[in-house]
Amino acid sequence: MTDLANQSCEACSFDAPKVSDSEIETLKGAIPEWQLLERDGIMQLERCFTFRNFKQALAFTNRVGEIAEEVGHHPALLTEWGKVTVTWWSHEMKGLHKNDFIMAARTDEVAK
Ligand SMILES: C[C@H](O)[C@H](O)[C@H]1CNC2=NC(N)=NC(=O)C2=N1
Repeated sequence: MTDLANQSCEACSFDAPKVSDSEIETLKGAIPEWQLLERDGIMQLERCFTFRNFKQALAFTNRVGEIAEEVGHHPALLTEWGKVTVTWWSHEMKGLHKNDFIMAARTDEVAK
């Protein structure tokens, strides 16, 4: 596991501090394949994973669902034939918390 994937997710409430621009720069280095985007004014992390068929895409979706349930932090998951789009952000604080970067790194581990 990478260092980032190994870090613990902490409780995150609506008033938790968003990650600063310089923190984003550093954390993003550990998950180079993730795209940083803004949707409806909310910063998010997104990556598409490709598979050979729908069954494999669905199995990956379920594994990501399991790691999300383990920590009570949940992504948006779009499962299509041969493709899963995973999007992480912190709903309660309407932005990015360090948890999202940790979970993106763990998602990369699931895909390995
Ligand atoms: C009560 C429950 O813990 C919260 O609603 C959790 C559930 N999963 C969550 N997942 C994400 N990504 N952001 C949240 O703010 C969030 N809140």
